[in-house]
Formats: sequence, C-alpha cells, structure tokens
Amino acid sequence: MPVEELEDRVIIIDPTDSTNKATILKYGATIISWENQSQEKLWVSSGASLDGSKPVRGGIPLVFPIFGKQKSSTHPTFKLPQHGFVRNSNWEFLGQVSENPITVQFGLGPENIDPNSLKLWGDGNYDFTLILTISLSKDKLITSIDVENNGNESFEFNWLFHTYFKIPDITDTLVNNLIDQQCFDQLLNEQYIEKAPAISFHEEFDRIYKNVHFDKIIQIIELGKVLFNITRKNLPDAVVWNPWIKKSGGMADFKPKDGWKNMLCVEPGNVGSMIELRSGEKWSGAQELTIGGEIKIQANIY
Ligand SMILES: O=P(O)(O)OC[C@H]1O[C@@H](O)[C@H](O)[C@@H](O)[C@@H]1O
Repeated sequence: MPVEELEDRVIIIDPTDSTNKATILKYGATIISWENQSQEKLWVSSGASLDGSKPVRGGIPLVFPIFGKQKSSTHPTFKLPQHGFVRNSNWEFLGQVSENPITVQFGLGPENIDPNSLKLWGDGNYDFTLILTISLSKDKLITSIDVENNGNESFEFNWLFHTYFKIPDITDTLVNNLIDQQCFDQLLNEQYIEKAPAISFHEEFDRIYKNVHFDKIIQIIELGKVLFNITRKNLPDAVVWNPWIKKSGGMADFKPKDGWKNMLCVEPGNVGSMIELRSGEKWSGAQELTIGGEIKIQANIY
C-alpha cells in the first residue's frame, strides 16, 4: 500500500522502493519523517509534541500568513502568534493524486481553523483555501503550496517551509551558493551582503537571504559531500537557522539538549516582503529537496 492513512497521520511509500517513505502529521500537515533508503533525513526533536498541543519542533512545519511576529501594529497579521496558525491547525487529508511518484494532498480553509485563532487575522474576515501537495520519489521530496483567495477582500501573507534537516555535525557543515546575496541578520538586526564563499557555523545563526535567484541551488555540504540540494519555485527567500547552545537550551521542546549539533534549518519562503492576493486570485510556491550529487559552485547569475 503506497498510502496508509491513520487517525493522526498519513504514511506514503515510494512504489518503486519501499525504503523511501514519508510521514505527515495531519496536525499542521507537518512532515515529521522522510526516510531515504531507510535513513532519516529530517531532524525532529525527541521532546516534540506530536499530539496537537503545540507546533512540532522539527520536520517541515508550515508558516502562514506571517513569518515571525508582525512589527506594524496596523497590519491585519499583527495579532497573530509567531509564524501564524497553519502549523497548529488540523489539515484535511484530501487523498492520493498520483501513484508514481507517490503524491498526496492536504487542504486547509477557515472551517478547519479554531475560530479564536482565525479572528486574529484581519478580524476573521478572510476566506481562503490552502492546498499542500507532497510528492516523494527516489532521492527527492517536493512540497508545493497553492493559496487561493475565495473572499471579497484582498489579503497579504508570507509563506515558508520551515525545513529542519538532519545532519551529522553542524561544525562540519557548509551551505553553498548564497555568496553576494542580500541578507537580513535577525540577531544583529542588520542588513548586509553575504560575503562568505560558503556559510559555516560556529555560533547561533539566524539570517534571511533575500531574492535568491531561482537558478541557484542551495546545497548543504558535509566534509565535501553533498547532503541536500534545495531548489525553489516562486519562493525567493531562504532563512538559514541554527539556535546553537543557549537558544536551544531555552526551548522546552528541544531535545536532546545537544540536538543543535545535528540539525540545520534552511527554509525556502516568501518572507522578505508580503504577497498580496486579491479576491479570486491564486498563488503557488514549492521547495524541491534532493539528496546527494556533485558540489555545484554557482557564481553570480545576472
Ligand atoms: O520557535 P519557533 O517559533 O518555531 O521559531 C523558530 C525559529 O524559526 C526561524 O525561522 C526564525 O528565523 C527564528 O528566529 C526562530 O527562532
């Protein structure tokens, strides 16, 4: 059976190789496991709540309609909690849409969201449909999102796939192809141009890389070996985050305590600015994750 639906989750299996599978929690439509040749590729905290009581610390949580917290008190997203409400809403499993590659969909609309949470966005006046499509094949996981405005009012939103990659050791890890990219450092509260030929990690790291050219493949490399390639469709920005020792120590659901050594978030999204969607309009974006291959150094693409 390539798709198995349980009460709280859906498991999908590559029909060509049963050692490739993914598990999606209905809560948040959070992908909590991606096994490739029986090896786990996503980091999930051993202290993560999987019972729907809080967003999952790990896997691929979904961020909408606000990334972080809105600073402008007049914006309709101002009252929303950090990263919005879809990572803590129960999505509807819509079923399988293709056998090979195995592809499934989840949907979310106002009817699936707790009314108190819904009111925090534009006083609950927006009507929308989100469709998440997840496709798994050999060495590849694709997640795509479609957003549609079904209401009469326009709305503005951010989207982000908050992907937690599992890595052997953060101190041996590099992230490639972000040189000369404009970035906003969330720790320094400063904007500058990234000058590192490849990013390395030796302390807390929290940067938003903006308008990264769509031809650029962001690679996570460990000791000369490509672990992951991240490509994006219509998602111009990428957040790179590792909480390191102190910040992870302050998160009750972050376990084991030295788990920061084995995780790195590279999060494709549209967060440098907001997307405006008028009544009846649709927007979509996707991240494509592939395993392995050659190191590809891309100089500037103009
Ligand atoms: O603790 P949360 O809400 O899941 O957020 C985790 C992190 O998410 C990242 O995307 C942000 O850049 C960080 O600033 C933030 O700390």
